[in-house]
Amino acid sequence: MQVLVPFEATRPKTRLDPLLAADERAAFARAMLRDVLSALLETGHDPVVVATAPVDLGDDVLEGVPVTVDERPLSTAVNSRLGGTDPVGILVSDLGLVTPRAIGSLVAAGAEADVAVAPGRGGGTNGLVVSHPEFRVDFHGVSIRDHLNAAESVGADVRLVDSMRLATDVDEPSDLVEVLLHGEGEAAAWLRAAGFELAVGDGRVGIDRTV
Ligand SMILES: Nc1nc2c(ncn2[C@@H]2O[C@H](COP(=O)(O)OP(=O)(O)OP(=O)(O)O)[C@@H](O)[C@H]2O)c(=O)[nH]1
Ligand SMILES: C[C@H](OP(=O)(O)O)C(=O)O
Repeated sequence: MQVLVPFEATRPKTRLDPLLAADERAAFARAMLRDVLSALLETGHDPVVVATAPVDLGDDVLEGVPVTVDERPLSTAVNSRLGGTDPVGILVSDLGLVTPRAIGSLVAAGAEADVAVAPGRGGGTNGLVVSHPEFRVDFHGVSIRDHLNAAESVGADVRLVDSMRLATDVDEPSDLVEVLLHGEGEAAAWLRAAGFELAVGDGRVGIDRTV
């Protein structure tokens, strides 16, 4: 199955600004993208990066992953690639905890319903598998609610995917704690190499930067 991976390549992860400089945000966003693409390849699916600008994925196993540049807004770019006869997956690129097993739960749900949806924390949508020809995405804001309404409006049945790893997209500095705790890929390694570590106290675990 083709899986679209949208990627904001121009000014990624601006909500991490207090913690990461612009070049660091770009490097970290790329590390998360590489984790998502590696996990998709490991599950045997066909990722296509839909980016706002050209992206250098590196010269390893990811070298062959197609990158198509589409400067239109996120939902417009994705929707222009829906409506065909085959199921299409969509997976956001900022899943710092992603694993092949987590992706498998989304794909399995997509085999059981017209639309499978992986909610993100805070009301977002982090993954979909769309088999209904009339369903269209509507990202940003409380998109999980918008997507459930959109499915109902076209008569598509829905399967929600309950996955910590798919629900954890990295938007805010506090999300980095989850990557350090549960991440298994390049994104977690990037944070550690950049000097980030857990700050363990009486309350919830925080994050510190040693360098
Ligand atoms: N192709 C495309 N992808 C986008 C666009 N905006 C966001 N994305 C991607 O969609 C997913 C979720 O978007 P955000 O969490 O808002 O990512 P972001 O824009 O880098 O983060 P912020 O700057 O903090 O809003 C990520 O995979 C982004 O890379 C866009 O306009 N076009
Ligand atoms: C993709 C988008 O991400 P957000 O802009 O909410 O972080 C969404 O979840 O609808």
